[in-house]
Amino acid sequence: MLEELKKRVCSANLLLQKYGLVTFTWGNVSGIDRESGHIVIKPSGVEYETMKPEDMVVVNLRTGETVEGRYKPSSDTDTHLVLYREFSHIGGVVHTHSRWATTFAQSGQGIPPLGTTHADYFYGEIPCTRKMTANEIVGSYELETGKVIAETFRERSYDDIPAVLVHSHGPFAWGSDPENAVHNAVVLEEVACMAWQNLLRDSTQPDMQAELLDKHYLRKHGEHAYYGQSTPGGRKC
Ligand SMILES: O=C(CO)[C@@H](O)[C@@H](O)COP(=O)(O)O
Repeated sequence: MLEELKKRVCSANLLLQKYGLVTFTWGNVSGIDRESGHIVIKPSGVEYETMKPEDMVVVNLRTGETVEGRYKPSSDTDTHLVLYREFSHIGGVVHTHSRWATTFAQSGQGIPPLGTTHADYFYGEIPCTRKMTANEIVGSYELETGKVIAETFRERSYDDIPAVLVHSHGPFAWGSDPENAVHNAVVLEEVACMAWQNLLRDSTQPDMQAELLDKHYLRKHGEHAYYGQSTPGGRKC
């Protein structure tokens, strides 16, 4: 089932290697077929070099049960599932341990908007989640990770900022489909690398001008609601 989506998800996982976002198997991409209520995700621990579309695993969005696949689904499947349930119109999710974004995640700080590269994709700071409680960690860590990401976006638009840093863990990114999610994950890693160098040189460096952030983001994405708080350019909605 979902053979076409399996091909796209497999290709998207291989792009993680192509763009240098993963070491060993430290990353996973999924896609969703909302009509059937299933996601397709990378198998856990399978080497990218040997990965094939038929290795992808089909999981029921509502129950989390594997409905097709000879391998176990990614160990992060529960996090992907929560994001698809909470963010109703995303079509793809990526998780990696890409070096610079993970450096920010381990420091517990978000990635500030410092330039137009950032502004072309993310309408403001890419947030870092709060630390999870001991109970959340000891429980179903992956499920709780999804919940704490959703909590982090209660007052932000997941459309306008399609990525997050999970405290002490690493980045998740999403998009309209698996390919778009990988694109956002690649840009996330680029802006994380540049921002870390900027902040190393000057930890007090201010954010980029709101006008420039507005101009670049809105030119590319049009008017997006920015839920619940003033936008970087001061728009209320
Ligand atoms: O973060 C972790 C493990 O700590 C996982 O995301 C990473 O190893 C990838 O695991 P999977 O091969 O997708 O199960």
